[in-house]
Amino acid sequence: MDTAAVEVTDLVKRYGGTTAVAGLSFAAPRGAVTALLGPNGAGKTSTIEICEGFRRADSGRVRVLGLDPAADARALKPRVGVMLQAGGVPTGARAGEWLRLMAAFHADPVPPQELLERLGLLSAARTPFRRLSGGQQQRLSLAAAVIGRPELVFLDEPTAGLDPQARMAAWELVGELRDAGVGVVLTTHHMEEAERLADHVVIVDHGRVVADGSTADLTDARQELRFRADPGLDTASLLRALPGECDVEELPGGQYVAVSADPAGLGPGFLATVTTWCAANGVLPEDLRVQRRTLEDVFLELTGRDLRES
Ligand SMILES: Nc1ncnc2c1ncn2[C@@H]1O[C@H](COP(=O)(O)OP(=O)(O)OP(=O)(O)O)[C@@H](O)[C@H]1O
Repeated sequence: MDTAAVEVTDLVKRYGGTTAVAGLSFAAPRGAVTALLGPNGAGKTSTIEICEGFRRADSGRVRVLGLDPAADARALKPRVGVMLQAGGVPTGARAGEWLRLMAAFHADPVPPQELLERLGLLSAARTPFRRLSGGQQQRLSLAAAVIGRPELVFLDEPTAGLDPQARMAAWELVGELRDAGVGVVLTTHHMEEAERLADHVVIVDHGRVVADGSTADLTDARQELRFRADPGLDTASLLRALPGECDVEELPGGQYVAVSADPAGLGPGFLATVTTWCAANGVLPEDLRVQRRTLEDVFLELTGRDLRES
């Protein structure tokens, strides 16, 4: 039982001339939330659909609960919950009926009524799928993915298009699944969602993994000082002014980041040195702040692009 919930090694998927997944590897532990985070078109859906057994890989190895999702699809079906981006529910099916049907396929399902209530769908229980709002459709697909108490759930963009209240309800449900020992693999391009939900984040760009670890590992759990000014400041001069072992970097768009290797180093003295240097050099530092790095910052540093704009 020590195997990972999902193990993907050197996965490649091509569509004609487009290489959607270009040698991607990661492992998702059991009983934890793993987020595949990346911009639109990064290859997240292709990867997750191969893990779900819906698409064939061109090359590479995929193991889901130790099994091959293509060859062992029948054995995996009762053990794995799947929420597709496109819903996967017949358009005429009523929400409540659909969940009762899904429940009938499983030995010990979550009562449909309980899920309808949890996900705010009680009033829509008799509504056909095609007449549900986009957010209600999303929530119904989420309910269908978890109704069989699976060991592992795949959620493709689970909160895309949800309003803040429904998003919180979905996040709570995912947290409870994890607490109950269920492995969750989800895709998202919301770094806030990955930061809030995931124990383990795999950042994907152009079909490859560019970073992989816990949020704390990836953000280094360390503080940094950031400000905006004209591009081309003399960062070497600022670095010389700073105490101890430090680093100063200019990022695209006139963003500057200063960090100290000393965990206690980014205190009031550090901040005062930066503002004194700015004053002496006629620089007005805009949006000056001391913060922990976010996943957004990590993505920008690794790819030179903004996750929201890519
Ligand atoms: N069936 C298909 N036929 C042709 N190209 C495809 C197909 N599915 C995906 N692609 C292309 O493969 C690349 C990766 O797409 P994929 O959907 O896997 O990425 P993604 O990270 O999930 O993006 P999104 O968040 O937009 O779903 C994109 O360039 C996409 O246009």
